[in-house]
Amino acid sequence: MGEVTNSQQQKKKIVIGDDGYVLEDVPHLSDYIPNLLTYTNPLQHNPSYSVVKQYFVDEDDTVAEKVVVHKNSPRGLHFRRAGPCQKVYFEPDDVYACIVTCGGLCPGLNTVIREIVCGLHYMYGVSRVMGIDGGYRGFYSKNTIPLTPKVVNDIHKRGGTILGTSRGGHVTKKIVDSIQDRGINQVYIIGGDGTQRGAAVIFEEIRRRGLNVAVAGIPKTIDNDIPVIDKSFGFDSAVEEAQRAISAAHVEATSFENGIGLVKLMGRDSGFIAMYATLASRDVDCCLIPESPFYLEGSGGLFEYIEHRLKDNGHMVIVIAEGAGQELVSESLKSTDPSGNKLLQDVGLWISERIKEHFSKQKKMLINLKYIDPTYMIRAIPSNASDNVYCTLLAQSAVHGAMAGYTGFTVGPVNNRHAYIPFNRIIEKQNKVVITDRMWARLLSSTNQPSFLRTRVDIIKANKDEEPPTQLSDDNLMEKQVLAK
Ligand SMILES: Nc1ncnc2c1ncn2[C@@H]1O[C@H](COP(=O)(O)OP(=O)(O)O)[C@@H](O)[C@H]1O
Ligand SMILES: O=P(O)(O)OC[C@H]1O[C@](O)(COP(=O)(O)O)[C@@H](O)[C@@H]1O
Ligand SMILES: [Mg+2]
Repeated sequence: MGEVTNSQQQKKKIVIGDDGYVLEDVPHLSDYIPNLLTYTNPLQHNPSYSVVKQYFVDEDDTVAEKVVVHKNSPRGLHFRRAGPCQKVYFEPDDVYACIVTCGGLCPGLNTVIREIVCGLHYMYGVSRVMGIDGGYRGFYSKNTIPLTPKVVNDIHKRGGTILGTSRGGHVTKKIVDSIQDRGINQVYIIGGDGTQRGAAVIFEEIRRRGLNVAVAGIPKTIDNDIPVIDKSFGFDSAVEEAQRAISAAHVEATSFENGIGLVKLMGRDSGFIAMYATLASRDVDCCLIPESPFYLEGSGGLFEYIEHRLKDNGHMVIVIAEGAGQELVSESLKSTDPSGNKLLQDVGLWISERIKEHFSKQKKMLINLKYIDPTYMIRAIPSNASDNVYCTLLAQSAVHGAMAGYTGFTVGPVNNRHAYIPFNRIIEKQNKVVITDRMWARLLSSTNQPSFLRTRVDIIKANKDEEPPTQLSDDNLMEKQVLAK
């Protein structure tokens, strides 16, 4: 096993195997604390689990980052498989765990909280668990919230987070002082990309102080903008709830002459909710996302497409992600929220005004535009059934990892298998819709909207931060599609 150091001086645990096999492992408490005692996992004596064949994960089990391979491909990058281990590094009576939720709301937060508390209690016999009130700043500025299976029993039926959340307020020293002073030895941190960045810094400080404290991140983001993992919890629920707004927009649009229903959905930098909600609905004629720049005037522009669509079909539905077209609504780009995220202008309102202005100036066509902004209503719902199951697995994987002494990790499914992923992997980039991938091509062919990309140079520019172009763009299919319009 070798340790390499990247530019940020974060230590990576890289294990090299045969035929190009690479494991990017997560830190373990024993990496920096010698002679730690180990104990038999209490699950071995749990009647529900003890009969399960191969219940414990093998120390050598890893999950491949990529499952589409060629005959001669190297075996590639792997992550440690999540799950219960034979040995644990904490006596249940010694565990004092805390849970914190940070950043924006997301369906499923309460389910994750519930399942961490119940997982610790029922699987490992841990009874001391408490909640941090109101995000990172709650570590040093608020009282804690005692959490028992009874307290959390029904919380998964409610939206939001019973612990409260916030942006900003990450003062590493004060947070780690509070962890140390209170004698906390397991920290569960639920939040998005910003939160995981904060968790990475907390872990580094804990390691620097040599504390016997496991730090586990559970990725939360309604925008689905966290890389590596298959998708984030709450995303499915959000896409489902968005259907109600799109259906309403469709009803409005079809009920008036030249009706346009316009729906704004969340997605600051990544347009996944808009893309999946559009694909699911089939009522949408145009989907605008941050990754795909668009323009309004002239040939191939949005106004021209709206005119065609209204002439052909009498109505249309447009879905726009909140981060789309921000370069057109430019004044907003300078300000940020307390976490440092850029503050957005209401692009839905802006584009509604531009469309109305255009058609009233043109005097060719009288339009009826209805703008629906369901964003906070979507974010506030409880998670749906499939997200509830997903949240349960995430919480249990996090608990198993911390009990086994792993630390400095985020848990999440990679190709459908839960894995422990080092923080650096999660925070080094954002997950975005790649508009030269097949999924965006599927969307374009389902809506028939213009791609707004005129040349190959536009395509390359729009994807400058992304993976190299796929087969689809190599074959110039995208250009053919654009030219065919
Ligand atoms: N680079 C960073 N270092 C430390 N803490 C951070 C960093 N970025 C964000 N945070 C903290 O993480 C928390 C949540 O971040 P935010 O961006 O608001 O939401 P999310 O985690 O959902 O992306 C905030 O309390 C913020 O101060
Ligand atoms: O009004 P708020 O609370 O800042 O939330 C708005 C933002 O929160 C999000 O829903 C998700 O943001 P995070 O997951 O990064 O917290 C964005 O889509 C949106 O821009
Ligand atoms: Mg974020």
